[in-house]
Parts: sequence; structure tokens; C-alpha cells
Amino acid sequence: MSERRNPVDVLLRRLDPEVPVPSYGHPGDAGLDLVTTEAADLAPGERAVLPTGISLALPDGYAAFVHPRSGLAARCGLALVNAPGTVDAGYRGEIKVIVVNLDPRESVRFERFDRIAQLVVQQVEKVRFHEVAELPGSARAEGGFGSTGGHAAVGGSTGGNEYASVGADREGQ
Ligand SMILES: O=c1ccn([C@H]2C[C@H](O)[C@@H](COP(=O)(O)OP(=O)(O)OP(=O)(O)O)O2)c(=O)[nH]1
Ligand SMILES: [Mg+2]
Repeated sequence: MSERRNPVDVLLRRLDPEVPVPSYGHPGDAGLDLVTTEAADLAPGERAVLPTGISLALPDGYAAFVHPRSGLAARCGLALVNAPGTVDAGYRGEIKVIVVNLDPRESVRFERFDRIAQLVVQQVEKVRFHEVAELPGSARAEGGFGSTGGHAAVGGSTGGNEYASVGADREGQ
């Protein structure tokens, strides 16, 4: 069994005196639930920047990422426009969540203190670039953007086929 690491200490400021301190739903969860401090009603296709009532001072070498909640995505079609949102260690402003209602028909209503997203705190590396004329070879080389097959069906013209479908990938199985 791997050793359990101690939690990272993070300074938190409540900008709304009543907002709950974000917490993990279960031991072992990666995300801390974030709430909105403002009620909101999003029509189909509408987006909003919702306040969470908290600001942080993350230690240098860390960042926090604002991730969607799968329940809201599955039930309401709620997405984050910039998922995952990046909260820099030096950011001291209010953490905000940029939501969009992707449901084509139904509105999404949030009440004050509804949980709208989750925050994942992670260590992040800093890089130093070394510019070269040629990069070392690799198995993938420049293949990408679907080079291994397995694409979901999408509408539109794909060079004579009406749909590009996952079937193309199944043929090889
Ligand atoms: O979902 C998000 C994304 C960002 N932020 C805050 C924290 C982050 O440190 C800051 C800047 O975010 P980002 O770098 O993604 O935005 P930008 O458009 O590049 O703005 P800037 O020029 O301020 O970096 O905004 C949030 O509160 N929520
Ligand atoms: Mg930026």
C-alpha cells in the first residue's frame, strides 16, 4: 500500500461570510465542491460567470483547476466554457466559474450555494525551453487529431461519406 500524503495547507479567504469552505465529498475525492454565491437562470445556450465567494493563496508550484461536475453535465447539459479553468498560484481574486447551458431546450436554475463545479489542486512543473532545429524522433511522430481512428459519428461532408463514424475503426477489430 502506498503511503497517504499529508494535505497541502492552503490559505483561504471567504468573500461571503456565509459561504461554506469547499470540502471533499468523500475521502479520496480529487475535487473540492465549489458553490455559486449568486442565484442564476441560464436559458439554452446562455453562459454566465458565477462567483464562488472564495479566494486562495496557493503555494508556489501549485495550481487549482476548475472542473465540471458530471452530474450537472449529464442531467442538465451544464458545461464549463473554459474547462478546466486554471487558477494560478499568484491569483488572489475571487474564483469564478464560467458556465454554459448546452441543453438545447431546458433552462438551468441555480440557487445561492448550489454546488456548480469542483476544484482540483495539483502540483505543476515549470519548464525551461531549449530551442533546437530538429526534435528527437518518436513512435507517434506527427500523428495526431484522430490518427489512431475511433471517431464518434459527426455530421457534415467527409470527402464523399455523409458521416465519419466509429464504424471505420471497428473494421480493424
Ligand atoms: O475558471 C477560471 C479561470 C480563471 N480564473 C482566474 C484565476 C486565474 O489565475 C485568472 C486568470 O485566468 P486565465 O489565465 O485562464 O485567464 P486569461 O484570460 O489568460 O487572463 P490573464 O490575462 O489575467 O491571465 O482568472 C477563475 O477564477 N476561474
Ligand atoms: Mg492567463
